[in-house]
Amino acid sequence: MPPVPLAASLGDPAGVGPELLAEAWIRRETDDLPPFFVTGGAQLMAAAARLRGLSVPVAEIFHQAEAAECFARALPVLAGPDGDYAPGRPDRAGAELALASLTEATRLAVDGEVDGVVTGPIHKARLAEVGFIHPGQTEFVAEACGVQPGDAVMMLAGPHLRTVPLTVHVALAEVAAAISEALVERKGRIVAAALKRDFGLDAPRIAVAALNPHAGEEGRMGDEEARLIAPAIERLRAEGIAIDGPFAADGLFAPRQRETFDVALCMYHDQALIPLKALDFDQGVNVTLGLPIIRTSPDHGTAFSIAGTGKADAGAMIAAIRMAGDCAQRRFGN
Ligand SMILES: NC(=O)C1=CN([C@@H]2O[C@H](COP(=O)(O)OP(=O)(O)OC[C@H]3O[C@@H](n4cnc5c(N)ncnc54)[C@H](O)[C@@H]3O)[C@@H](O)[C@H]2O)C=CC1
Ligand SMILES: NCC(=O)COP(=O)(O)O
Repeated sequence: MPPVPLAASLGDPAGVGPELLAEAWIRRETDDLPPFFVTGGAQLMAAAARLRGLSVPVAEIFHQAEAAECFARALPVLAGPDGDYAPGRPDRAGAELALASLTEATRLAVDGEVDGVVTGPIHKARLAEVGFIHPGQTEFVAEACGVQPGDAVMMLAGPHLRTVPLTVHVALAEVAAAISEALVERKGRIVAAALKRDFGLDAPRIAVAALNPHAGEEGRMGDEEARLIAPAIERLRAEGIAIDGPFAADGLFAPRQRETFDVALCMYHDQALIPLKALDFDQGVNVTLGLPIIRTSPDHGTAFSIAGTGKADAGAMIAAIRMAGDCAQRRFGN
């Protein structure tokens, strides 16, 4: 029985997603990638590969079961909606195609037809224009799985670091009010369980970043650390989770400190994503923890300004495909 492949969504077709999927297929052997297929956009994928100067035979398939068999000789693309390739020129039709591709890839994973889904980068504002009501793909996939949005946890992972933003797509001005003991506890538990189940860490070490400068400087610069974060950490420790903090965030990502934890639980989006992208931009993966399916994505966005120029690095897309395959192997044994 061939391995059940991964479904990959196009992302915004005017962005770098399609060409990076084509590049990933070219590097399938050198980078030891599990089989994957793209949901929709066969003509568009062929055009994206051509413009990047890649010789990629595209095989249109009509059922996901055909993908594993043809992956060695051609990039399988599931028959479905298609469009013109216009890199750097996002439009409504492209956003609709991105949404259709994401919806189909997610459905296949939810129905157990594939091991997991790798989502290409979407543009949130463009997608909102065609009726996408979610803050991001994380919440979209969570809803498709019947999981509460708060129980789908975004983790960014690269060779040097893993980080989890406790609050995600919220304005900075709203972050402090969004932090609660319950939120730290809920996400701490999901992270600990997911790192065991999908990443093979028996006792994952979690470091919690403080919200305020100098971890609040004993209450002189904010009290969220003492009032909310520390009590939640205590309760998680009492459950046997290896969690510590809150640590002043400015020192937490220094090389010596990084050796002391497996994942940093951060208070807000940029606290988690800036160190990850500074260290691991070209290999950074966005993985959703706490779902019944595997979902990964490159950590970067649509990069409209370099789409179609050949400048986009495929490392993060390749890392996302590999991570999805590795997680699937641990979880399902495929
Ligand atoms: N996985 C996803 O679906 C993600 C989607 N986004 C969305 O993407 C859109 C654009 O976001 P931006 O903040 O501009 O981030 P971006 O990641 O698209 O671009 C930031 C910078 O990184 C460069 N860059 C991005 N990917 C690259 C690659 N593979 N190789 C070389 N350089 C690369 C771009 O040229 C730009 O200079 C937004 O709508 C955002 O929400 C952002 C992050 C992840
Ligand atoms: N900054 C990460 C990001 O925007 C990705 O969000 P999502 O679409 O994976 O939820």
